[in-house]
Amino acid sequence: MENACPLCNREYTALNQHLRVSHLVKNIEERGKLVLLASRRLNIRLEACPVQSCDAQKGTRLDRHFKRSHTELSDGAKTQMLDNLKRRLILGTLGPLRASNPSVPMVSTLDLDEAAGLEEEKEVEEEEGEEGECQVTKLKAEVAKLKDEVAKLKNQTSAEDEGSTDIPSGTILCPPFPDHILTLNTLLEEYKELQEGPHPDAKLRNNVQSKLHSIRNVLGWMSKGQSGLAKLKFLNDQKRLKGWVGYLVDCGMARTTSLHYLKNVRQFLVYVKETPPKTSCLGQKDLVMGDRYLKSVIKGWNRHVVQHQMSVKGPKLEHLHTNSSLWKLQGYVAAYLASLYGHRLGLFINMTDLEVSEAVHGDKDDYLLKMTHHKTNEAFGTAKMLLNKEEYGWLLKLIALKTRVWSGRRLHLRGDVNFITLRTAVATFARDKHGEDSVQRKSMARLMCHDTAMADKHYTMDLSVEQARNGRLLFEQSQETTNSRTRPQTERRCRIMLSPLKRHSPCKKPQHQRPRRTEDKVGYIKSRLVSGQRVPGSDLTAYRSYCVAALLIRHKLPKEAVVEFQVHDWLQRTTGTDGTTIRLTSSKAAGHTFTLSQQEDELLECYFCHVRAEATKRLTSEQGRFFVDCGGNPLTNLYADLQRLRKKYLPQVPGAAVDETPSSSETPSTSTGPARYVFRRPANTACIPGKTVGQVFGGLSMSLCSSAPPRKRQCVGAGFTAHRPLYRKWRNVQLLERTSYILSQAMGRQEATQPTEEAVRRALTKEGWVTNTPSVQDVVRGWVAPRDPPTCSRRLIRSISEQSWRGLAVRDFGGEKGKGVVATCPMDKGDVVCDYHGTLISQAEGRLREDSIYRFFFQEFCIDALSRCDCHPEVDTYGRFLNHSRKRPNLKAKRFDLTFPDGPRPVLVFLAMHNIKVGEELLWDYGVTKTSFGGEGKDLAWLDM
Ligand SMILES: C[S@@+](CC[C@H](N)C(=O)[O-])C[C@H]1O[C@@H](n2cnc3c(N)ncnc32)[C@H](O)[C@@H]1O
Repeated sequence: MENACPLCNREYTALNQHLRVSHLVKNIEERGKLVLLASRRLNIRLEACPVQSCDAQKGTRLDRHFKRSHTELSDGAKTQMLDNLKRRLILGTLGPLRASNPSVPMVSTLDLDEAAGLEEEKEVEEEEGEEGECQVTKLKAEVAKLKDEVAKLKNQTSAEDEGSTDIPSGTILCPPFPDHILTLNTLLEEYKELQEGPHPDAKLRNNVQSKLHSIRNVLGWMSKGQSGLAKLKFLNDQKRLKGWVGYLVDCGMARTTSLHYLKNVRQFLVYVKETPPKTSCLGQKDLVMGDRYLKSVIKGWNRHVVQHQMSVKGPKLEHLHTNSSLWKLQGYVAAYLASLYGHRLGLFINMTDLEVSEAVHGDKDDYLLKMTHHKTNEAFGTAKMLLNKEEYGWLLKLIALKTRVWSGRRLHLRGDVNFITLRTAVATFARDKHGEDSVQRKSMARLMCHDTAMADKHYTMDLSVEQARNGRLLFEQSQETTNSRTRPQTERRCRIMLSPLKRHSPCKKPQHQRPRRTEDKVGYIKSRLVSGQRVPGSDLTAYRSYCVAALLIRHKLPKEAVVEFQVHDWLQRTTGTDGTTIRLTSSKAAGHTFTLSQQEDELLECYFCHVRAEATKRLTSEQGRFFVDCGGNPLTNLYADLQRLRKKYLPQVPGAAVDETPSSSETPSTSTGPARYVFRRPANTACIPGKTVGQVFGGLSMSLCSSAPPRKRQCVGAGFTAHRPLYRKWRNVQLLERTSYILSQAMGRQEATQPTEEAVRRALTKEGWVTNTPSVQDVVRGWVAPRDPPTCSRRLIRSISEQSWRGLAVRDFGGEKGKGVVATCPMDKGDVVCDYHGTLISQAEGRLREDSIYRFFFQEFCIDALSRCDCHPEVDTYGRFLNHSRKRPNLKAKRFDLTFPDGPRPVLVFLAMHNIKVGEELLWDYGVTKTSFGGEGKDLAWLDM
């Protein structure tokens, strides 16, 4: 053994340290000799030949002499003899050292032991007489070999004492754990404490010992021949780690045990990574590769282990039905049957074995079960269920197992699904499929006893097998097109419970290898949105991108048409038998018509009510466009949107890609959406979690107004991976900064008055910016009148002046009602919705304009909105389109006296009376009744509605 400790025979790279720490050899000279003894690096060239019969004298280059002269000896024997010679010589120097009585006492007694050994040998020699020298040498070699083996065995025993008991036979031992390294010992001790927790029982202690054993093994393996072990750098050696995994395989260790080893080691590596000791020089990234490697090996081996378990446990499981598995089986069978017929829980509780065994066997190999004991109808007759052969078989098997293991009647359904939900689900599916008042629906309600008023009739009817079969058919039809998962899942579970082997089906691909389709992902996002759960921003964007892609690719709309798609067009869609038809009306997209399937309609409706509504909640510049970005601005760059979608959802066929131009090759294969993509985790895009762009810029310490955009190197340094996105963000922020800076320069000290265009232009020229410069108009528009007098509301004034009301769209209801206004984003009670905009005239003047139905009288004033106002000649203001409701108004008008730049004037503002949902029509009470309207007695019915 190379570098094996001469005292304990274990191998150490830092032997000197080991001798000092473990064997307390404090005498430096002694330690030096022991290290020399281990390394055998002693010059023996000039020594006499150790072969007794040889007459070669000292000084004859022993090495050459040995090579040339002693051909009778094998190479092994020669090495052994030279080793022994070295050993004898070194031990010979220990005697004089001991005799000198050193101030630091000696610890080792090797020289004394050796002397005693020689005595014994002499005696043996004397006894044996004249046996040949070679024989003696051979025996010596044998003795040394045996000693080595004993040391090895000792090593093994001590390791076993410390650690696991499950080392498989035939295991090749790992190099010993370097227990002289204090850091490693402390680390393991800490890890042990953590694993054991505050109150470890004997079993846990045993388990932890087992874990530590595998960790010690791997540490021994990894640290072999390395120096500076306290720095833990040796843990970063991937090659060795792989070697260790290979070693586990080579030494014939069972896969399950090896897997156990790997998991323990991986857990430990994660622990070291997260809480490295002080002396550690490992970086955070250093262990990642090793961890990944182990993870992949574990994943690969898991499959084998499952197969192994299948082969071993599968046959056993067939007969091994525990109490809990029976509870579950009964639960699943009952849930399955309930999802078929929607019967009440009580029916399943009271169902008896006799009823099952007495089921009527139909001519189509089905079985009609008649249940007598249930809540409502004991007096009237039995409830029915028609089961096919397999389903009936489950019940029989359940009875057979039940009698063996367990007897009881209660069911075991866990989680959210209960009988009420199942029953409701069945009833709802039936209603959706067959229609509210259809004959089928009523017949099903009878069968499932959904309406107790019908129950009496139903039970007295005493259905035949044929009638029950027809009934069941209706149930199954009602569930065909639904996306309910309840029944198939319970059905699957019933099968799984009855055939344990299927539970570990090896052909099933692991989760990470199964492709996730975009449809699944989008469906998932949709379900979360509809149920009001939180959805991350990136998912909202992906959802929008998917909708855009649906129109671009599936409906082959040109880009401009999608960009110009208006909320108004969406609200005006018509629904027919072949789907929902949308006609685009905006100038660039006029003439485009497309028809959406029901699913697509739902997809876009969900986008409109949730994604768009959320985005437009904050900003007001949506311009009535249907597709807006997450900031509420009209979506213009569809290419970027598709790029984003492409990034997130790779094409399923390698090499294929989504192009912004629709092409026939990208036509989707299903009718549910656009081309199929596989979901992929987004790459590290240009954003730093938890940091705003401003914070990042702060990190780059730049003066935004005057500085150039950050260079790519700086972006990367700040944590961004891509250059362009940061560049764009940077420029947007800079533009805002510049706008407000120029505004402040142009206004000077007169904050109360709007700066003139001339002043803004001067300030801009002074700065001399070449690119990313705000326009004069933008700067002027950025000015907001200060709050003086205090009744002024800056925002309100701005909204009225610019008519920039958010979340509103005009919809044509047709007929007498004509146009109206609907909410396109949710509004809260008290929100300002819009103003009644028009020409402010006096009450008297208003009365003269009798031909106008757009007059709003309040106090001494009247606002006439018959024609477009002078201040907004190009805008159809919302207020004038608001319709009337006396019974269900959701807006109320309120007068405000505001000070506009051109002077004070009263305005009428509509406030939300309660929370308003997306798509709801906005109505206010005109304050007139059927008889009072206009005093003309027109008898208008809608006035009282
Ligand atoms: C201020 S305008 C409202 C906008 C109008 N719907 C349009 O298309 O221009 C008032 C007129 O709308 C119609 N209107 C308002 N509320 C209505 C309602 N609930 N049902 C039917 N028509 C209504 C009446 O013709 C009324 O004279």
